[in-house]
Amino acid sequence: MTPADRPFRSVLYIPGSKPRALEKARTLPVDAIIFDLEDAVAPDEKENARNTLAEYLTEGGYAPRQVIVRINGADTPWGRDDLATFARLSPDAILLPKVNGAGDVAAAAQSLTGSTRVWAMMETPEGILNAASIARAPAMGGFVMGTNDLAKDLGCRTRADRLPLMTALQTCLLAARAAAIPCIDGVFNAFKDEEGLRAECEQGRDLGMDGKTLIHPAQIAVANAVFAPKVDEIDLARRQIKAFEAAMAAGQGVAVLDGRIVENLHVDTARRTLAKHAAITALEN
Ligand SMILES: CC(C)(COP(=O)(O)OP(=O)(O)OC[C@H]1O[C@@H](n2cnc3c(N)ncnc32)[C@H](O)[C@@H]1OP(=O)(O)O)[C@@H](O)C(=O)NCCC(=O)NCCSC(=O)C[C@H](O)C(=O)O
Ligand SMILES: [Mg+2]
Repeated sequence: MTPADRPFRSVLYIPGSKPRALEKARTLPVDAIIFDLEDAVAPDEKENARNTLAEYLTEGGYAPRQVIVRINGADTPWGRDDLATFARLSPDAILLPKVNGAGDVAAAAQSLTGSTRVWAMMETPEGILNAASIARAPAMGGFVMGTNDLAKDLGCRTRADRLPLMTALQTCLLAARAAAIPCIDGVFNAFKDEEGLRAECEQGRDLGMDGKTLIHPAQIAVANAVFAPKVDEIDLARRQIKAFEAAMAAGQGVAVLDGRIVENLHVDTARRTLAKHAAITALEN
């Protein structure tokens, strides 16, 4: 599996202060985990959470899930020690909250070694306006949409169609795609509302998001299903490739399948669908 094919259908936040959840995470069928030291941890618990999480990550047991640690901001009393502690443990990524510009990413990247990447929470108006340069910052590995903070800063209303957030979601997607990094959608807060979650996942998938950030294990199955290629998409991809190869062999640059044209760009999409399906199958077996 290449880094570009790696699935991020389900990305679960786990508070670094909750040993029971940290334990349980080793068994959950998620593609990635965000071990959180920021908003899910109360100020009095910050140092305990850092120590607890460092012990769990040192012990390991989270592969093949991607391990992402969300540290506190550099402007807080905990950010610097969080970064120093977790840079040493070489997670797949360090996730920075409330990134406003590429400089925030470059500063954190200086502390990292090896293959650890910096991911950015895209959740402030200034950060959204700077999305293109943040996506191209040193060691940048991916975007996570912080729709709660963004809604707070925008002063917008919560709506099921997320209309007030659409410009920000699509701006970040454009920036992520231009820099060839993943973009993961924000959380759905009502964790007992499965149908609401499904609708929001479908909307994120329609937009082009790679997956959904989650807050509770009950949300995993829906995100895994919605962000995986469907049986009919896999079937269509295979048939498009076959039809295009047959057309090429016959000296034609375009094939026709089910009454629609198939060009090389459709074949690229078809190959990406099959690569994603193969990567998910490899992860699950
Ligand atoms: C929302 C919760 C507080 C609910 O917790 P709880 O009441 O304990 O749930 P359950 O009793 O239903 O839990 C059942 C079992 O599942 C485990 N569990 C629960 N949540 C998680 C989890 N996130 N990861 C792993 N395991 C989890 C419980 O331990 C139970 O296990 P067991 O006893 O062994 O059966 C809680 O779910 C929670 O704290 N969720 C995470 C909240 C969080 O991380 N928030 C911050 C991230 S969201 C954010 O900041 C977004 C962004 O920045 C923005 O701006 O939008
Ligand atoms: Mg936030």
